[in-house]
Amino acid sequence: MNMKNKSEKEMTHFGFQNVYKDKKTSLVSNVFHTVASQYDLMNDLMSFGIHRMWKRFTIYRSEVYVGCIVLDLAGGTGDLSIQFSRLVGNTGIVVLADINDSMLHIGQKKLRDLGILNNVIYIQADAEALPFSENTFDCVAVSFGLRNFTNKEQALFSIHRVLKPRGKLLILDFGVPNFKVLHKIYDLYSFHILPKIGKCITQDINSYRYLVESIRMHPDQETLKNMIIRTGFSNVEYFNMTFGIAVLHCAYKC
Ligand SMILES: C[S@@+](CC[C@H](N)C(=O)[O-])C[C@H]1O[C@@H](n2cnc3c(N)ncnc32)[C@H](O)[C@@H]1O
Repeated sequence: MNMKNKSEKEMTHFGFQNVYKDKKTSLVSNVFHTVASQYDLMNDLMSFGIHRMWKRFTIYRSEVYVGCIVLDLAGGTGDLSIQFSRLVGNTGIVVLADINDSMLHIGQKKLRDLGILNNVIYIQADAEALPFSENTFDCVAVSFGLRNFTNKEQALFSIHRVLKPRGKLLILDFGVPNFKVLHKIYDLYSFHILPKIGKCITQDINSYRYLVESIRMHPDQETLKNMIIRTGFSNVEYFNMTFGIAVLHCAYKC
């Protein structure tokens, strides 16, 4: 292999920048350390609260019931874990896992303040090398996490390993919107207004620039569906929400 090919193989994208694969995880970590304390507020502001509806739909499709064991992967401040903890009840368990301890601490405090004490455990873990035995979870959900992973396929293989046979995968993330007319307004909002809102609230424009760019670099609905199939899942389907701005992919371990 010549040097050029070798270094191309070692590169990935961080937003619109090309970076070495072994640097991306720490760059993403820095983003979430920076935004953690204002993450929930910013989610509501940037999406006008609509992310709550997208997450509610994700929970609705989860088929999680009392006694289930659920992994909220890249769970951050725990929005999905709150809902899952209610569904699984006292006999089930929710594992809120995230690579970033700042996000995990905010999530843990939020859930404890809500009185959720008994059925959620918190684990710092990398989605690409999950520290759980195979066939552990009835459901694994990744909400707005996948596009931040360095190697998405590796993470999907890792999820496949820890899911029980017939266990359910849920991936909620941004998609490619199916409106043409509103595209310019969406671009204007994403690239010009949204980073400025980020700057006003957090004094940090770069993290929000990365978040917008990472959305544009994320695979479209069909490409992600094929990636999920390639990593061993079956019955893959997806649901566009808000004109495809957000997408929920659902699948099962065979
Ligand atoms: C946009 S936040 C989503 C948080 C939450 N799931 C939600 O929907 O609000 C993305 C999360 O992915 C986490 N993350 C990024 N790379 C990760 C990895 N390799 N493994 C686990 N978590 C990761 C970040 O630390 C961050 O908390």
